[in-house]
Amino acid sequence: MSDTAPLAPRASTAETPEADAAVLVRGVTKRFGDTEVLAGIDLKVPTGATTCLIGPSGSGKSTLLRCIAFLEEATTGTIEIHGDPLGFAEAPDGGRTRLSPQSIRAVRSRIGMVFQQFNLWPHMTALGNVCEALVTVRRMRRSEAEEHGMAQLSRVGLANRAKHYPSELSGGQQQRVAIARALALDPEVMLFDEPTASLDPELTGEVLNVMRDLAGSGMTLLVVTHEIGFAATVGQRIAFLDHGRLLLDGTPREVFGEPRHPRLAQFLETYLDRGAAALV
Ligand SMILES: Nc1ncnc2c1ncn2[C@@H]1O[C@H](COP(=O)(O)OP(=O)(O)OP(=O)(O)O)[C@@H](O)[C@H]1O
Repeated sequence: MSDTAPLAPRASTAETPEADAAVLVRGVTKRFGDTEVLAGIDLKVPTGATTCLIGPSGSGKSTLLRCIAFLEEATTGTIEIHGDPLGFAEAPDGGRTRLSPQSIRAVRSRIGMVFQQFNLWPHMTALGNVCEALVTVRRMRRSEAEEHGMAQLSRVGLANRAKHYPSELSGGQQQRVAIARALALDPEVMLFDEPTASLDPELTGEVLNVMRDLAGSGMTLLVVTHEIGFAATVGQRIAFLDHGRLLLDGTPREVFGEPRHPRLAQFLETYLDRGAAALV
Protein backbone atom coordinates (compact mmCIF):
# COMPACT_ATOMS: atom_id res chain seq x y z
CA MET A 1 0.00 0.00 0.00
CA SER A 2 1.52 3.35 -0.94
CA ASP A 3 0.54 6.99 -0.61
CA THR A 4 -0.04 8.50 -4.02
CA ALA A 5 -1.68 11.48 -5.58
CA PRO A 6 -5.38 11.06 -6.35
CA LEU A 7 -5.99 8.69 -9.21
CA ALA A 8 -7.38 10.18 -12.36
CA PRO A 9 -11.17 10.19 -12.15
CA ARG A 10 -12.65 6.96 -13.41
CA ALA A 11 -14.25 6.87 -16.79
CA SER A 12 -17.90 7.77 -16.54
CA THR A 13 -19.78 5.06 -14.69
CA ALA A 14 -23.01 5.97 -16.46
CA GLU A 15 -22.91 2.86 -18.64
CA THR A 16 -21.85 0.45 -15.90
CA PRO A 17 -24.25 -1.67 -13.88
CA GLU A 18 -23.11 0.22 -10.75
CA ALA A 19 -24.23 3.56 -12.18
CA ASP A 20 -27.08 4.00 -9.74
CA ALA A 21 -25.00 3.11 -6.67
CA ALA A 22 -24.61 6.05 -4.31
CA VAL A 23 -22.33 3.91 -2.16
CA LEU A 24 -20.54 0.81 -3.37
CA VAL A 25 -18.80 -1.34 -0.77
CA ARG A 26 -16.54 -4.04 -2.14
CA GLY A 27 -14.88 -6.74 -0.06
CA VAL A 28 -14.62 -4.62 3.07
CA THR A 29 -13.13 -6.24 6.12
CA LYS A 30 -12.34 -4.57 9.41
CA ARG A 31 -10.16 -5.93 12.17
CA PHE A 32 -9.57 -4.42 15.58
CA GLY A 33 -6.39 -6.18 16.70
CA ASP A 34 -7.05 -9.89 16.24
CA THR A 35 -10.81 -9.49 16.13
CA GLU A 36 -12.43 -9.46 12.73
CA VAL A 37 -15.56 -7.31 13.00
CA LEU A 38 -16.44 -7.13 9.29
CA ALA A 39 -15.74 -10.25 7.28
CA GLY A 40 -15.87 -9.18 3.65
CA ILE A 41 -18.86 -6.95 2.97
CA ASP A 42 -20.21 -6.25 -0.51
CA LEU A 43 -23.06 -3.76 -0.45
CA LYS A 44 -24.64 -1.45 -2.99
CA VAL A 45 -26.63 1.48 -1.61
CA PRO A 46 -28.89 2.66 -4.42
CA THR A 47 -29.23 6.33 -5.22
CA GLY A 48 -32.44 8.04 -4.15
CA ALA A 49 -33.59 5.20 -1.90
CA THR A 50 -33.50 4.36 1.80
CA THR A 51 -31.43 1.38 2.85
CA CYS A 52 -31.77 0.15 6.42
CA LEU A 53 -28.95 -1.77 8.01
CA ILE A 54 -30.22 -4.04 10.75
CA GLY A 55 -28.74 -6.80 12.87
CA PRO A 56 -27.98 -7.92 16.40
CA SER A 57 -25.93 -5.83 18.77
CA GLY A 58 -22.23 -6.20 18.00
CA SER A 59 -22.79 -7.50 14.46
CA GLY A 60 -20.74 -4.62 13.01
CA LYS A 61 -23.41 -2.18 11.77
CA SER A 62 -21.84 0.96 13.23
CA THR A 63 -18.39 -0.15 12.16
CA LEU A 64 -19.56 -0.57 8.57
CA LEU A 65 -21.23 2.84 8.62
CA ARG A 66 -18.10 4.41 10.11
CA CYS A 67 -15.97 2.78 7.40
CA ILE A 68 -18.30 4.24 4.76
CA ALA A 69 -17.90 7.68 6.38
CA PHE A 70 -14.14 7.07 6.57
CA LEU A 71 -14.23 7.59 10.32
CA GLU A 72 -12.67 4.12 10.44
CA GLU A 73 -10.38 2.75 7.76
CA ALA A 74 -11.47 -0.60 6.36
CA THR A 75 -8.68 -3.13 6.79
CA THR A 76 -9.18 -4.36 3.23
CA GLY A 77 -11.63 -3.59 0.45
CA THR A 78 -12.80 -0.40 -1.20
CA ILE A 79 -15.70 2.04 -0.95
CA GLU A 80 -16.96 4.34 -3.67
CA ILE A 81 -19.30 7.31 -3.46
CA HIS A 82 -21.07 7.73 -6.78
CA GLY A 83 -18.18 5.99 -8.51
CA ASP A 84 -15.42 7.96 -6.77
CA PRO A 85 -13.14 5.94 -4.47
CA LEU A 86 -13.06 7.03 -0.85
CA GLY A 87 -9.72 6.57 0.86
CA PHE A 88 -8.45 3.68 -1.22
CA ALA A 89 -8.73 2.76 -4.86
CA GLU A 90 -8.37 -0.66 -6.39
CA ALA A 91 -4.86 -1.22 -7.68
CA PRO A 92 -4.14 -3.15 -10.89
CA ASP A 93 -2.52 -5.96 -8.85
CA GLY A 94 -5.81 -6.56 -7.00
CA GLY A 95 -4.64 -4.69 -3.89
CA ARG A 96 -5.49 -1.12 -3.15
CA THR A 97 -3.81 2.26 -3.23
CA ARG A 98 -4.25 4.95 -0.60
CA LEU A 99 -5.49 8.21 -2.02
CA SER A 100 -4.31 11.67 -1.07
CA PRO A 101 -5.71 13.52 1.97
CA GLN A 102 -7.25 16.10 -0.39
CA SER A 103 -9.05 13.40 -2.34
CA ILE A 104 -10.28 11.81 0.89
CA ARG A 105 -11.57 15.14 2.20
CA ALA A 106 -13.28 15.95 -1.09
CA VAL A 107 -15.16 12.66 -1.27
CA ARG A 108 -15.95 12.58 2.46
CA SER A 109 -17.49 16.03 2.25
CA ARG A 110 -20.20 14.53 0.05
CA ILE A 111 -21.43 12.39 2.94
CA GLY A 112 -23.57 13.64 5.83
CA MET A 113 -23.70 11.74 9.09
CA VAL A 114 -26.01 11.76 12.07
CA PHE A 115 -24.94 9.95 15.21
CA GLN A 116 -26.74 8.49 18.20
CA GLN A 117 -25.38 11.38 20.29
CA PHE A 118 -26.33 14.78 18.90
CA ASN A 119 -22.91 16.39 19.47
CA LEU A 120 -24.23 19.96 19.30
CA TRP A 121 -22.13 22.91 20.45
CA PRO A 122 -23.76 23.86 23.78
CA HIS A 123 -22.76 27.54 23.51
CA MET A 124 -24.36 28.01 20.09
CA THR A 125 -28.00 28.39 19.18
CA ALA A 126 -29.72 25.86 16.94
CA LEU A 127 -29.09 28.15 13.96
CA GLY A 128 -25.48 28.71 15.03
CA ASN A 129 -24.93 24.95 15.13
CA VAL A 130 -26.40 24.52 11.66
CA CYS A 131 -24.39 27.43 10.19
CA GLU A 132 -21.00 26.82 11.79
CA ALA A 133 -19.51 24.51 9.14
CA LEU A 134 -21.04 26.58 6.35
CA VAL A 135 -19.04 29.59 7.53
CA THR A 136 -15.84 27.90 8.70
CA VAL A 137 -15.53 25.06 6.18
CA ARG A 138 -17.55 26.18 3.17
CA ARG A 139 -16.53 29.84 3.61
CA MET A 140 -20.05 31.13 3.15
CA ARG A 141 -20.90 34.65 4.24
CA ARG A 142 -22.66 34.61 7.64
CA SER A 143 -25.86 36.14 6.25
CA GLU A 144 -25.99 33.63 3.42
CA ALA A 145 -25.22 30.77 5.83
CA GLU A 146 -28.04 31.89 8.12
CA GLU A 147 -30.50 32.00 5.26
CA HIS A 148 -29.48 28.49 4.18
CA GLY A 149 -29.46 27.33 7.81
CA MET A 150 -32.99 28.62 8.40
CA ALA A 151 -34.17 26.69 5.35
CA GLN A 152 -32.69 23.50 6.82
CA LEU A 153 -34.27 24.16 10.22
CA SER A 154 -37.62 24.62 8.47
CA ARG A 155 -37.08 21.32 6.73
CA VAL A 156 -36.93 19.55 10.11
CA GLY A 157 -39.79 21.65 11.52
CA LEU A 158 -37.65 23.78 13.85
CA ALA A 159 -37.65 27.26 12.30
CA ASN A 160 -39.32 28.54 15.47
CA ARG A 161 -36.48 27.16 17.64
CA ALA A 162 -33.61 28.77 15.70
CA LYS A 163 -32.56 31.01 18.59
CA HIS A 164 -32.78 28.33 21.27
CA TYR A 165 -29.70 26.74 22.80
CA PRO A 166 -29.38 22.93 22.94
CA SER A 167 -30.12 22.95 26.69
CA GLU A 168 -33.48 24.59 25.87
CA LEU A 169 -34.43 21.87 23.39
CA SER A 170 -35.75 18.34 23.90
CA GLY A 171 -33.60 15.39 22.82
CA GLY A 172 -35.77 14.91 19.75
CA GLN A 173 -35.40 18.58 18.82
CA GLN A 174 -31.64 18.41 19.34
CA GLN A 175 -31.40 15.43 17.04
CA ARG A 176 -33.45 17.28 14.43
CA VAL A 177 -30.97 20.19 14.68
CA ALA A 178 -28.17 17.65 14.13
CA ILE A 179 -29.99 16.42 11.02
CA ALA A 180 -30.41 20.02 9.78
CA ARG A 181 -26.71 20.61 10.38
CA ALA A 182 -25.80 17.62 8.22
CA LEU A 183 -28.32 18.60 5.52
CA ALA A 184 -26.93 22.13 5.37
CA LEU A 185 -23.78 20.82 3.70
CA ASP A 186 -25.87 19.39 0.83
CA PRO A 187 -24.66 15.81 1.14
CA GLU A 188 -25.25 13.29 -1.63
CA VAL A 189 -25.72 10.52 0.93
CA MET A 190 -26.97 10.73 4.51
CA LEU A 191 -25.77 8.14 7.00
CA PHE A 192 -27.69 7.66 10.24
CA ASP A 193 -26.20 5.63 13.09
CA GLU A 194 -29.05 4.66 15.41
CA PRO A 195 -30.35 8.25 15.50
CA THR A 196 -33.13 7.50 17.99
CA ALA A 197 -31.24 5.15 20.30
CA SER A 198 -30.55 7.76 22.97
CA LEU A 199 -34.07 9.24 22.91
CA ASP A 200 -36.99 8.51 25.20
CA PRO A 201 -39.62 6.48 23.33
CA GLU A 202 -42.03 9.45 23.13
CA LEU A 203 -39.40 11.49 21.27
CA THR A 204 -38.35 8.93 18.67
CA GLY A 205 -41.42 9.52 16.49
CA GLU A 206 -40.56 13.13 15.62
CA VAL A 207 -37.06 12.13 14.47
CA LEU A 208 -38.33 9.14 12.49
CA ASN A 209 -40.92 11.42 10.86
CA VAL A 210 -38.19 13.79 9.69
CA MET A 211 -36.27 10.84 8.27
CA ARG A 212 -39.44 9.54 6.62
CA ASP A 213 -39.86 12.95 4.94
CA LEU A 214 -36.26 12.92 3.74
CA ALA A 215 -36.75 9.42 2.35
CA GLY A 216 -39.92 10.61 0.63
CA SER A 217 -38.03 13.49 -0.95
CA GLY A 218 -35.79 11.03 -2.78
CA MET A 219 -32.64 11.57 -0.75
CA THR A 220 -30.24 8.65 -0.44
CA LEU A 221 -30.28 7.38 3.14
CA LEU A 222 -28.36 4.58 4.82
CA VAL A 223 -29.77 4.02 8.28
CA VAL A 224 -28.48 1.77 11.04
CA THR A 225 -31.51 1.17 13.20
CA HIS A 226 -33.15 -1.13 15.70
CA GLU A 227 -36.51 0.43 14.76
CA ILE A 228 -37.69 -2.53 12.74
CA GLY A 229 -41.10 -0.99 12.05
CA PHE A 230 -39.37 2.01 10.48
CA ALA A 231 -37.04 -0.23 8.47
CA ALA A 232 -39.94 -2.32 7.17
CA THR A 233 -42.12 0.63 6.20
CA VAL A 234 -39.60 3.25 5.02
CA GLY A 235 -36.66 1.11 3.90
CA GLN A 236 -36.64 0.19 0.22
CA ARG A 237 -33.63 -2.05 0.80
CA ILE A 238 -32.87 -4.02 3.94
CA ALA A 239 -29.39 -5.27 4.71
CA PHE A 240 -29.12 -7.75 7.56
CA LEU A 241 -25.72 -8.04 9.18
CA ASP A 242 -24.83 -10.92 11.50
CA HIS A 243 -21.39 -11.56 13.02
CA GLY A 244 -19.78 -9.21 10.52
CA ARG A 245 -21.35 -10.87 7.48
CA LEU A 246 -24.08 -9.53 5.25
CA LEU A 247 -26.52 -12.42 5.46
CA LEU A 248 -29.41 -10.78 3.61
CA ASP A 249 -29.73 -7.83 1.25
CA GLY A 250 -33.00 -7.19 -0.56
CA THR A 251 -36.36 -5.49 -0.54
CA PRO A 252 -38.37 -5.59 2.70
CA ARG A 253 -40.61 -8.22 1.11
CA GLU A 254 -37.64 -10.39 0.15
CA VAL A 255 -35.94 -10.04 3.51
CA PHE A 256 -38.88 -10.09 5.92
CA GLY A 257 -41.19 -12.36 3.89
CA GLU A 258 -41.61 -16.06 4.59
CA PRO A 259 -39.70 -18.26 4.78
CA ARG A 260 -37.48 -16.15 6.97
CA HIS A 261 -33.81 -16.80 7.38
CA PRO A 262 -33.47 -18.50 10.78
CA ARG A 263 -30.98 -15.90 12.06
CA LEU A 264 -33.32 -13.08 11.03
CA ALA A 265 -36.27 -14.83 12.67
CA GLN A 266 -34.25 -15.15 15.87
CA PHE A 267 -33.22 -11.49 15.71
CA LEU A 268 -36.78 -10.29 15.07
CA GLU A 269 -38.08 -12.25 18.04
CA THR A 270 -35.70 -10.27 20.22
CA TYR A 271 -36.99 -6.98 18.83
CA LEU A 272 -40.65 -7.81 18.43
CA ASP A 273 -41.57 -5.29 21.13
CA ARG A 274 -39.80 -2.54 19.14
CA GLY A 275 -42.20 -2.49 16.23
CA ALA A 276 -41.45 -5.72 14.43
CA ALA A 277 -45.10 -6.63 14.85
CA ALA A 278 -45.83 -4.06 12.14
CA LEU A 279 -44.05 -6.28 9.67
CA VAL A 280 -46.70 -8.91 9.18
N1 LIG B 1 -12.67 0.91 18.16
C1 LIG B 1 -12.90 -0.38 18.45
N2 LIG B 1 -11.95 -1.16 19.00
C2 LIG B 1 -12.16 -2.45 19.29
N3 LIG B 1 -13.33 -3.08 19.05
C3 LIG B 1 -14.32 -2.38 18.51
C4 LIG B 1 -14.17 -1.00 18.17
N4 LIG B 1 -15.34 -0.54 17.64
C5 LIG B 1 -16.17 -1.60 17.64
N5 LIG B 1 -15.58 -2.69 18.16
C6 LIG B 1 -16.17 -4.03 18.31
O1 LIG B 1 -16.69 -4.39 17.06
C7 LIG B 1 -17.86 -5.17 17.21
C8 LIG B 1 -18.96 -4.54 16.37
O2 LIG B 1 -19.31 -3.28 16.95
P1 LIG B 1 -20.38 -2.32 16.27
O3 LIG B 1 -20.53 -1.15 17.17
O4 LIG B 1 -20.00 -2.07 14.88
O5 LIG B 1 -21.67 -3.25 16.31
P2 LIG B 1 -23.19 -2.83 16.12
O6 LIG B 1 -23.80 -3.90 15.29
O7 LIG B 1 -23.30 -1.44 15.64
O8 LIG B 1 -23.74 -2.95 17.61
P3 LIG B 1 -24.91 -2.11 18.37
O9 LIG B 1 -26.19 -2.47 17.70
O10 LIG B 1 -24.83 -2.63 19.78
O11 LIG B 1 -24.54 -0.66 18.27
C9 LIG B 1 -18.17 -5.19 18.71
O12 LIG B 1 -17.70 -6.42 19.23
C10 LIG B 1 -17.37 -4.02 19.24
O13 LIG B 1 -16.98 -4.27 20.56
